[in-house]
Amino acid sequence: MESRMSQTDPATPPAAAGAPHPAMLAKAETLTEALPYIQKYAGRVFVVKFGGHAMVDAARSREFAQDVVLLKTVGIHPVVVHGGGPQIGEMLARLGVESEFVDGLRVTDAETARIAEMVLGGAINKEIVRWIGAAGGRAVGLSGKDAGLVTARKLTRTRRDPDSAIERTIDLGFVGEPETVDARVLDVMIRDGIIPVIAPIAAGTDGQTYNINADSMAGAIAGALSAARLMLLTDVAGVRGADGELMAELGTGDVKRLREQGVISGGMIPKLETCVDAIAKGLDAAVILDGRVPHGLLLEFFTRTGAGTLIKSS
Ligand SMILES: Nc1ncnc2c1ncn2[C@@H]1O[C@H](COP(=O)(O)OP(=O)(O)O)[C@@H](O)[C@H]1O
Ligand SMILES: CC(=O)N[C@@H](CCC(=O)OP(=O)(O)O)C(=O)O
Repeated sequence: MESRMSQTDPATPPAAAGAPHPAMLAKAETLTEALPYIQKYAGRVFVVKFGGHAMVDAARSREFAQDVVLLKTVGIHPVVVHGGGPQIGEMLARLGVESEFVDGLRVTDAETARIAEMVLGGAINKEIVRWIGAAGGRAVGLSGKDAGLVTARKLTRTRRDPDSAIERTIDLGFVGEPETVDARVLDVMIRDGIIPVIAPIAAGTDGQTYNINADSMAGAIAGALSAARLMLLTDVAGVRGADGELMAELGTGDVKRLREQGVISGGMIPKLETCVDAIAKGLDAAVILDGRVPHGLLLEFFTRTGAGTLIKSS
């Protein structure tokens, strides 16, 4: 039989005779607060994007994996898509390869694409699979290339020249956006109790390897699986408005204006574009939340207050 710890915590005063200890009662209340959410979302898919900035240390990765395994255990189906931008940056710097960003996207030549695939599909993917295994879950790592999960098409950006007002096309190299998603392999895994862990790399119909922003990859997969939620874990508390305050909610109609005003920039651009696209395709809502907060994912799922910024149709 498993050993049981004493109910009394030396730091808290003893409970009245016969009554449960207050600390134990608080634990029971937390569990009952979670009950309606477990009932509402049992059997639904949650796509969780674990950003490179959220993978701050081993403790955080372990807690993230525990949260994901707990969701699976109560009947919700998490699908993990991960990033690794800072880790790719470190490897490129070590190898002396320069890299630049346009609107939060890494301009990717053939060598950068090879290094991105090595870092994302190798080291980071297997590390997350390992942490999920350590938490008692069964995970399988894959990229868009496996079983034709995602095909990519080349992505280009345009910029308006401020002097001449002429639009010019910026070539980002081997940066792709998801073109098709064939989620059958994920359906098989989910049915078999496996948690898929997906790296944002895919092949194009031209046979080239494309580097895809991890938020875009997560959004495309959430759309294809008709997920209940897309959760983007990052290194900020959520989206900050023009006054610098955290926005608890944001309508999809406001995103374009915030971008034009320069309130959202850098990595927040692909994140919010992804949320808007995925909601237009039928996703209920998306959440941008702080991945550095211990068990932030569980707090968002299972408490009335939630955390981060909720993005809804408007
Ligand atoms: N309005 C905004 N609110 C919050 N963060 C913003 C905003 N505009 C730009 N950002 C930037 O977006 C970053 C998150 O994107 P990114 O660095 O790509 O994260 P990740 O690696 O998790 O995908 C934040 O660290 C912040 O610097
Ligand atoms: C095209 C593009 O920018 N790809 C990203 C892929 C990784 C990523 O998106 O990681 P984060 O979520 O940690 O930022 C990159 O090369 O950094």
